[in-house]
Amino acid sequence: MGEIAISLNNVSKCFKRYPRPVDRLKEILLPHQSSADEFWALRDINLEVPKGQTLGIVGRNGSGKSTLLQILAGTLQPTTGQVSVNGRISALLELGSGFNPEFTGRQNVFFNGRLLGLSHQEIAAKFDEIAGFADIGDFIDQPVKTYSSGMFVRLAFAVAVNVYPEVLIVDEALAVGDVVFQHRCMRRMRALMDSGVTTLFVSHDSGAVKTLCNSAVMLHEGRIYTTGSPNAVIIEYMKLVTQEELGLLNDAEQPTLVERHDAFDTSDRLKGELPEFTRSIGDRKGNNSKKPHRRGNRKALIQDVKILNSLGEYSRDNLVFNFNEEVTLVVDLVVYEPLQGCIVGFFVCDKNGNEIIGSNTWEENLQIGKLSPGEKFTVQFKFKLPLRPVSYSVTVAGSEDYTSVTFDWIDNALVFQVLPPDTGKNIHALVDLPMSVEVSRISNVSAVQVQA
Ligand SMILES: Nc1ncnc2c1ncn2[C@@H]1O[C@H](COP(=O)(O)OP(=O)(O)OP(=O)(O)O)[C@@H](O)[C@H]1O
Repeated sequence: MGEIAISLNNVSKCFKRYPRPVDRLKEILLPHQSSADEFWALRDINLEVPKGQTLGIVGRNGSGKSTLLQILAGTLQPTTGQVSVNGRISALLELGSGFNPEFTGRQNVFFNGRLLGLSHQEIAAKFDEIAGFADIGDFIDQPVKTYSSGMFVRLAFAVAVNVYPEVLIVDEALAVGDVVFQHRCMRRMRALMDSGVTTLFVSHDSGAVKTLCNSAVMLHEGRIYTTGSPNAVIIEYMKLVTQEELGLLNDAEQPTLVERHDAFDTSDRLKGELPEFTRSIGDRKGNNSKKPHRRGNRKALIQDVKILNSLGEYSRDNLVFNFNEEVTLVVDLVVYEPLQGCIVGFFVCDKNGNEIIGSNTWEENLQIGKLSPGEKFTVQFKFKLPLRPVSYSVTVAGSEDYTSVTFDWIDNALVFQVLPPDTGKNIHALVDLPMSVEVSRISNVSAVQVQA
């Protein structure tokens, strides 16, 4: 492992919670009669982020993400443990934190830049770039208290990413602002990451975590729940979210759900972990060793998933397709509880978990309708694979409708490989769509020379 930029050693943070605001005052006057409760927002966090890496932090509301970032940014002190950050930190935490509402945008840029350790000349040299990035027009010379929340975040982000940070800490800020600005932020963050800035990125947007981060950590109730590749961590996160929604995490506290299920189904289907999805997902070279992950409320289950080639053949041990081959994804399902409706869908994902192709029966205007226990049905999706020649995984899922919990969701149900095009064309992007190209030569060399 290379040089470590951020290291946390047994970091814990305890907040005091007072029943009433006046109790906080009472404690100051009568320190021995405190009525505060202790609340541990973080417990024993051990983490090392190598220089130049981007770490994504995910977790449910209240899991301790912001507390962790504030400790790293130095705006909160840990109760116990050691924090070490190697390099100049630029933190984009709460909206406009670090801004003085009475100052203009311009004054705040200088104020913030100085706080971040830049000289007046360095900020002046960067000012036009910052103002251009924020793109808030004449508002740059208005007090920031008159700004909309979108303007606030534009300026805050512009400062944070343009002050040569060595460590960048970003909390959800990209969620604010218009689409154009979000794209600009993403591009800038990528450029910073490419230039070797160590980044910590908190987000509820699993796509952004998968796209931007080298690794991820999931916090749960103040502790590290899991760490690993962004995709693996997001899968665990989604699994936990679903389990919590179903109340399966703590059956003892959810007797009605368990009793209700046991009342009409005694099979193993509803007990403990979902059954392993046993479809082979390995190719002969053993490249496809990704384990399937499964979650859902089990009202219906996916029984089998296959991909047929353009000839309608299925080879479970050799899922290799030609570039742009038309394939058929076949999903077999069985219903266990009455369903008022049913949507079945899929994603084809790259190795980072980015969704490249995907659709579902609803979006394709196919109404499955009501289903009864015991019914079995098959959904087939036919589509082409104009994809870069690498390996892909398939996620399949079904739910009663868009708002309900999925009844079954299987990540990595299958893994397949796409071959390079026969034509020898290099595929430079993720997808290669049909296109036509035209070149119009406006003038020839001699005409240009004559004009010159
Ligand atoms: N100053 C404080 N005093 C008391 N409790 C606090 C304080 N700050 C945070 N907490 C509590 O610590 C826990 C973790 O909060 P934190 O804001 O770090 O969570 P989070 O994961 O960032 O949540 P979210 O996704 O909602 O932003 C929460 O239960 C929160 O109520």
